[in-house]
Amino acid sequence: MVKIVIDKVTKRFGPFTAIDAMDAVFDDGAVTCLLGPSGCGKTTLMRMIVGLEQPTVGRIFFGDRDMSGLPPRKRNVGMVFQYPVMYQTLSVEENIALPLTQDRSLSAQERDKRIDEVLDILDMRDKRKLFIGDLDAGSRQKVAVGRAVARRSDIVLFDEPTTNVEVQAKLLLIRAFKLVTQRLKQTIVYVTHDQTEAMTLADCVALMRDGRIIQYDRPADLYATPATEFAGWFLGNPGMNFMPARKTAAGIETPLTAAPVAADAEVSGNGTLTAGIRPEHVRLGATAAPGAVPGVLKDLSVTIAGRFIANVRIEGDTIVKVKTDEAIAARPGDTVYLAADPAGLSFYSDGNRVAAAVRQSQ
Ligand SMILES: Nc1ncnc2c1ncn2[C@@H]1O[C@H](COP(=O)(O)OP(=O)(O)OP(=O)(O)O)[C@@H](O)[C@H]1O
Repeated sequence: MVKIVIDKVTKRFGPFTAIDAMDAVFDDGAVTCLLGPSGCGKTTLMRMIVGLEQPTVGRIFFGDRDMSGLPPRKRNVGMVFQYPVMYQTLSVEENIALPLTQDRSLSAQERDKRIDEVLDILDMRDKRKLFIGDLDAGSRQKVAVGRAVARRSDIVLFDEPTTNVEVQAKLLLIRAFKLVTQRLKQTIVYVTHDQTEAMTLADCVALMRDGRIIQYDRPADLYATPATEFAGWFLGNPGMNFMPARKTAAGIETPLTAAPVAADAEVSGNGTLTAGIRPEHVRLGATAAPGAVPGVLKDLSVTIAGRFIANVRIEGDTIVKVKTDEAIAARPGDTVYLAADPAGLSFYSDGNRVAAAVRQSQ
């Protein structure tokens, strides 16, 4: 197992900077998901790790080995693409065996053992003799995963491997993928712009924006304490609510709290902040309750999981999205009441998190 070290790496294409002075360490034996909007540099970073592109500035290390200038074949990195090259006229086992046959140090017995092992983990023993052309897109991607991991390279990179797989097969593929990574303990870097996939698979998520990693955290921590407004907005469906807040002598005032709240850290300056809270940390009621603020229900919709999402207009024309499991006896246009769970309230200054709320001050 080796860790991947990105050491002050910049990648320019002509005048355009795709990766901007990036420093990062992707832990050995862990699954790191590169997550971010289209064009933020995920694929470019991946291509530099595998050696298909060279950094304009900086270096990439595998453990303490400097990879500068080394071509892909000297890096021993497995890779699974969106559209993997599969040989239609070869069987599942022959496709998985291909990279293994190039390794002359492997005996035929060892080769068979490795094929057995991945077919077993991928639950594909019964498909061993089938041709690739006989498989659906999800199963073909499973074979691609098997082929990449069977080499037992220290590092395996995945570039949006589930993009072309339909939803049901995607879930099975992700489950199979999790089993593979847990069993084989390779260092995995996985590119996706699907946050559910990243949250399900990753040990750590590297959230990218404009050629930089803006937060590197465990999925639950990234979701619970986004370090930037961007992270709060990007993660979650719907993302975090934001509204103006103000620091006063009594605490921090927000339109969502009846009284000022205390912050868990010293907030410098004296003035404007932004408060952020996730839709599931706001309680919606049809009647007034202590600590709740009034608003007007704009609309209420039911989501796939049977949860409700409400849009409520509160003071200052702020629209607050609320996620709730409970039905509410109110219609659009009615007055409703919102109560914020202080534990879910964070404060941002210039887009960066500066504190969280601790309690309602009296
Ligand atoms: N060979 C190239 N020449 C010029 N510009 C490039 C090249 N490769 C990538 N770029 C630019 O670099 C930026 C980052 O691209 P990249 O493909 O790494 O983003 P991404 O995060 O993987 O996006 P997506 O999710 O859409 O695949 C984009 O603006 C892209 O147009």
